[in-house]
Amino acid sequence: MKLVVTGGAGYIGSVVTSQLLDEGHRVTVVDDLSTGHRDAVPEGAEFVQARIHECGELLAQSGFDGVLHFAAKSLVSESVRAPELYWENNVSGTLALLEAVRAAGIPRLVFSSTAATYGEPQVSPITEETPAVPVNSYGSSKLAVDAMLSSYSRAHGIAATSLRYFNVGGARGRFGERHSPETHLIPNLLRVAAGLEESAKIFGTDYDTPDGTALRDYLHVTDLGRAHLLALETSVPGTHRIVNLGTGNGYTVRQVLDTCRAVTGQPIPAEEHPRRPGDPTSLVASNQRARELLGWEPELSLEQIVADAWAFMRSAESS
Ligand SMILES: NC(=O)c1ccc[n+]([C@@H]2O[C@H](COP(=O)([O-])OP(=O)(O)OC[C@H]3O[C@@H](n4cnc5c(N)ncnc54)[C@H](O)[C@@H]3O)[C@@H](O)[C@H]2O)c1
Ligand SMILES: O=c1ccn([C@@H]2O[C@H](COP(=O)(O)OP(=O)(O)O[C@H]3O[C@H](CO)[C@H](O)[C@H](O)[C@H]3O)[C@@H](O)[C@H]2O)c(=O)[nH]1
Repeated sequence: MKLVVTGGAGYIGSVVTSQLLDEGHRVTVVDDLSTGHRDAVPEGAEFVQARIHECGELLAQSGFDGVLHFAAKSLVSESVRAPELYWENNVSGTLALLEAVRAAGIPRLVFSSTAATYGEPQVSPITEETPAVPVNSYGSSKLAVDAMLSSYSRAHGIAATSLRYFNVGGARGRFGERHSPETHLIPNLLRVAAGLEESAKIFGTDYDTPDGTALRDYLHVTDLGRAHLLALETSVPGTHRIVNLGTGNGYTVRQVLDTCRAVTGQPIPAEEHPRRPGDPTSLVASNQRARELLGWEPELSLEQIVADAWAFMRSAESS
């Protein structure tokens, strides 16, 4: 297929672009490099530096078969401080993109939604029927796009899939996570293992979990990428599907810390801090719908996620 990948200079978009190219697809990356890196765009992909707000002409010209839409702002705390950035970038930007998709007659689209749409759910595991009640503007902006996709698919026949990712980690060779600032747990723990920081921070030790720290469902980025390929292949015109992507297994922050210590062989000193505002106690996915609709199942363990993220960090440091 001939595909557009928005956000393909970012973490997940660059990994999935590399997988798409390996599968023989042709890829055009659209990215404004606001948080991405030009050198993260895989060789073999065409690169267009542009905002998603302004790619109507590009989409109209080239006879694309589908769009994978990763481009977004995704820092929860920033979205609380400056919600206007999230409505302008994630919502207005996606509306402009969808208009371009519709005008160009592009038949399918896969969107990066998030577990943050569920807010602080009282149930575990979380299914797609669990009420979506976001507790920050990042989650609200993603839920707004999910609603947009439902109405666009119904009215204009687009085959749309919202993939609700839980916690994504790991790397694929030279494609991995390079955020600044980095807020995610695994890369932050590995920065301490690599000697880039003195000690790690554990945010919250009084949660109602077996060891008091927050519970999350960690998914390898290449398992996530495979789900995107399957979502493209199985998509249905005029239908919008919402699908959780997680392993169904929850790990506490302390369990992740222990795994990072074991994989790296480093002590990784850690300090206990108060809870980070807005962090739910537990986010664990039911992936039954992904199995049924996409024929997908996760294959890689937390150990493999950490090992691949560690190998990526070591090679990025030495280059
Ligand atoms: N990393 C996770 O654990 C996680 C979890 C759930 C959902 N997601 C979603 O997955 C997607 C990718 O996340 P990531 O961690 O790779 O983020 P990232 O910041 O590494 O990548 C996002 C990319 O989009 C680009 N971008 C942002 N706004 C743009 C715009 N208006 N026009 C063009 N390009 C723009 C950035 O430059 C960047 O390259 C995001 O939509 C995010 O909300 C990520
Ligand atoms: O240095 C750190 C970083 C994180 N944490 C804790 O580790 C857990 C996981 O935190 P992450 O930042 O790695 O992931 P989140 O669950 O906060 O974020 C995930 O869900 C968010 C919405 O809830 C967004 O979708 C985001 O992109 C996605 O990675 C949280 O309890 C957090 O407080 C620490 O203890 N120390």
